[in-house]
Amino acid sequence: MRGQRSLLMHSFHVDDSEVTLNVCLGKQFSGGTLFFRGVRCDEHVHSESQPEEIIDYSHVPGRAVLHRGRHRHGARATTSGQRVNLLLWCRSSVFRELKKYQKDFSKWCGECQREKKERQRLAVGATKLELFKRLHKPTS
Ligand SMILES: O=C(O)CCC(=O)C(=O)O
Ligand SMILES: [Fe+2]
Repeated sequence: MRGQRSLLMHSFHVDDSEVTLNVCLGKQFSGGTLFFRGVRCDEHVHSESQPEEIIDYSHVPGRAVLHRGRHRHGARATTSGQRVNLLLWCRSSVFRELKKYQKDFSKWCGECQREKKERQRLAVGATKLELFKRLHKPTS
């Protein structure tokens, strides 16, 4: 049971928080690396990570990491010693109420941003092609 719980604790997830503070209290340990794989909205929570979103961080006793709750993350298994962390999941009821009316997540979701850029790239390509065709249209 303990094994199952710790497996769940460390698996890849987003937090039910706006921001999370993860403080490494120690003690002596190896392993337990935190890994981050991009910020995602509900719709894109299972989408692939882009290379620039791949961040691994070896936590240091006495230091804290502050990250968005929607930043997908996990912690690798502790391979030796004892790893003790203090987690604060900070929620904002005002933000959650406003989020219900928000349709555009593209500003903070990495996948929404990627899709938006791709749409823009295709639109620019189509416009260039159209201009090219017009310029090179045989005159009759
Ligand atoms: O073990 C850790 O440092 C991360 C734990 C975590 O992300 C969580 O409990 O939400
Ligand atoms: Fe977490």
